[in-house]
Amino acid sequence: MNHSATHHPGPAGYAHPAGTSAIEAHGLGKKYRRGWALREVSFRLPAGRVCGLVGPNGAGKSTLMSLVTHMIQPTTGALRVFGEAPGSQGAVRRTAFLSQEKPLFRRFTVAETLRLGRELNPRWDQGVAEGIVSAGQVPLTARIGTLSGGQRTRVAFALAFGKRPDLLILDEPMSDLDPLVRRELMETLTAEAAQHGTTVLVSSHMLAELQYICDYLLVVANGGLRLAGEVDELRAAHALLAAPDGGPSPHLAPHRVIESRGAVGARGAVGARGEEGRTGVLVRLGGPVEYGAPAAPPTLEELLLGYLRSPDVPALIAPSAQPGDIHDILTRDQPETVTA
Ligand SMILES: Nc1ncnc2c1ncn2[C@@H]1O[C@H](COP(=O)(O)OP(=O)(O)OP(=O)(O)O)[C@@H](O)[C@H]1O
Repeated sequence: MNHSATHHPGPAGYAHPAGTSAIEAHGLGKKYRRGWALREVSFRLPAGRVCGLVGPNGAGKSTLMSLVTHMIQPTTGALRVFGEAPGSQGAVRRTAFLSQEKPLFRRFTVAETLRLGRELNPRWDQGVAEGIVSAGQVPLTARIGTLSGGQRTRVAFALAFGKRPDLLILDEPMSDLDPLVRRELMETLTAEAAQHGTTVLVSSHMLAELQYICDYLLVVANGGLRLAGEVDELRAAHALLAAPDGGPSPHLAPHRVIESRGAVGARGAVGARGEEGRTGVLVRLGGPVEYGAPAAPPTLEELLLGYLRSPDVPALIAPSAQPGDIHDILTRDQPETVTA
């Protein structure tokens, strides 16, 4: 997976013009009767990135995706998809959404489902859609209602990819897939995204797998954005400071402690590297640090776990994820009403 800081070019070398935003949010908020599901969220997702959307249950991930796909309207703030309002013809035409429910007509056959996709989408790619279905040996003549949950997910994937969207939004797409199918569809996703410059926003609780597909990251907690930016720039802004068991605490100044515990990471302190049995402190760097024992950049999984366990740390929005001026966003909408 390419983790270039400036582009996300795939094997075909696709690169968007510098500065193109797939999504831009400014002061975005959504209030339901029970309260705010999302509050004061501002970020930009550069075009062509595969972005993981991570957060605890109820953090606001689905709400954000529903706002981008215009299934709900924001209470506050402004949101743009490729510079256009969500729900505008341009934004809808360029976006595909695979929701958790994956609604499909149960009485349609797989072939009929794909035909419907073709009829509804001018950019439809039958080869891609059929390839995804046939790779799972799902018969084209089978009715959707007779398929297993995982097979239905595969058909829903085929519909989403066949649409050839510029922005593909996937809400926890992997939960009912077996590990091999997950891997295969993830490879399809990254290859398609790289070849066509597709921007992908994928929510998932499967942290270890996200690091194989994502080069960009949005972390939400309690309705607020905690972390946004390139995976590489976010990792480089942190360090995992390890100390031998019972040994002296690592020197923390001038850094900000994100999480301090006996075990940082999935399998113990820096366990992902097989160095178990050490205490660890995840810090946001406030000054230079020399990597090499006892400091190392965290893996994506370690970074995510640290932020998920510490939802109240101040947000870090990396430079590449900072949105443009709110006035630029709004004046694009109402050029005639601007007087000065
Ligand atoms: N239609 C709704 N009406 C009222 N409250 C809602 C509605 N949809 C979501 N919420 C609330 O908004 C908050 C955010 O929910 P959301 O579904 O966006 O979270 P999520 O991050 O997608 O969670 P999960 O990981 O569990 O899917 C939650 O407190 C939820 O109860």
